[in-house]
Order: sequence, then C-alpha cells, then structure tokens
Amino acid sequence: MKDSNSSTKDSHPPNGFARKGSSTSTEVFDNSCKVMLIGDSGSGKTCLLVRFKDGAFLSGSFISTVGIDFRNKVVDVDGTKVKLQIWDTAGQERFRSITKAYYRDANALLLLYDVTNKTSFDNIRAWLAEINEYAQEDVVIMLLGNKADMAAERVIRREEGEKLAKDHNVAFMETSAKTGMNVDLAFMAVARDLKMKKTRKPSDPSFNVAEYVTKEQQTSGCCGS
Ligand SMILES: Nc1nc2c(ncn2[C@@H]2O[C@H](COP(=O)(O)OP(=O)(O)OP(=O)(O)O)[C@@H](O)[C@H]2O)c(=O)[nH]1
Ligand SMILES: [Mg+2]
Repeated sequence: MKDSNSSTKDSHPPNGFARKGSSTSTEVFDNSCKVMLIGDSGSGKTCLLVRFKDGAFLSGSFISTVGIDFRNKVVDVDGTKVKLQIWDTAGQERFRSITKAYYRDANALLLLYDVTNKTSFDNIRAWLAEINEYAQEDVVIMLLGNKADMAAERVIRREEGEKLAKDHNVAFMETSAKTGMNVDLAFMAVARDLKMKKTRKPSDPSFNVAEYVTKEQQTSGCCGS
C-alpha cells in the first residue's frame, strides 16, 4: 500500500530503476546511463561535453583528449532525474584500442563529424562499422554534424548528414559547441530515450528519438555570416 506521507521508504520497481520515496513530486533515480562521445579527432567532442556540462566554449588552442575522460550530469526528464555518465573518448587512431573496450557498456553514442572537415564525415561509415561490431544491439545512436556556426568554412551540407543518418537509421542533428545550438537537445534526447526504454509499459506508445529531435531541433540558431 502506498504511504503518501512517508518520505523515507525506498521502492524498487521491476524496471530496474531504484526509486527513492520522496515527499516532493521529483523522483530520484540512481540508475546512470552511459553516453559515449565518438568521432574523429578535432570534431568537437570535448567542446560539446564542456558546453553541455558547464555552458562554456573552449576556444583557442586545441587540446586533444588522451585516452578517455568522463563527466556526470543529472538531468530532468519530465520530473524524473536521469544521471548521464558521459565518456569523452580520444578520436586519435592511436587510442582506438582503449576506446573500443568501452563500447559494450554504452547505452547511447553521440557520433560526431565536423561540417568543415570532409574526412571526418567520410569516416562516419567506418565509425558505424565499429559500433556494429562492438556496441550493444539496442544502443541509441545520434549522428551530430558539429561546428554548424562555421558557415564560411562548411564543406558538408546539412542534407548530406541527414541522408547518411537516414541510410543508417540513426537520429541526426547539426550542433555547435560554440553557440550552444542543439547541444542540450542532443543530450536530453538520449536521456529521454533511455528513460523511456527503462520505464515504458508494453501498452505505452513507443518513443522514436529520430522523430523527437527532428521535431525539437533549431535549424537557424547559429550565427551564419
Ligand atoms: N567554431 C567552432 N569550433 C569548435 C566547435 N567545437 C569544437 N571546436 C574547435 O575545434 C577544436 C577541436 O575541439 P575538441 O572538442 O577538442 O575536439 P575533440 O573531438 O575532442 O578531439 P580529440 O580529443 O582529439 O578526439 C578546438 O579548437 C575547438 O575550439 C564548434 O562547434 N564551433
Ligand atoms: Mg577531445
């Protein structure tokens, strides 16, 4: 029986989330979702994470990530707290054997290319092949065309990113760690998808992350020029 006055009891629903009873309407989930950032070196993985976590942009000299780094952020999805454990991997080839070992634990992958760098876009197919080989089958994948603020240097059109994502049946957005465009949305969409997967009852409508971001994203939030 539910005791609405109790604020101390913990309950453990069958969905795997441990729900701490609370007198507030906010449910606290101690489940953490692992989100991994992957893509070529220089595509902006670390900057995207810093923008999401601290709301800042790391301009100036580029400090390439060594190995792997992680940061946590708790987000609110419709009153539910979801803890994202975000793994920032090194894009450089020489660290690939280290980062491969983390794929199987990832619940979601944000796969980045740089819209001003054709090689980083061409390499997406190889990244997707690596994902197929090492990641869980039900991993949430989102393709992100980053540096969308760099209009003059752009070499990959938005439509090309959209087509590649469609061909591989993954969600897609363009982002900018510099302006913040779509950065929160990218992380919030995966948090929402992961929360839905864990809490959805068979009778609930299914959640499609690709449709969700298509509906929610900003397409003109960058500075252009
Ligand atoms: N204009 C612009 N510059 C960006 C953006 N994101 C990253 N950069 C710049 O791109 C360079 C590389 O960014 P990082 O985030 O360090 O790249 P990374 O993917 O983490 O690279 P590795 O750690 O080597 O894998 C830095 O000089 C950033 O300032 C963006 O959205 N817009
Ligand atoms: Mg980095």
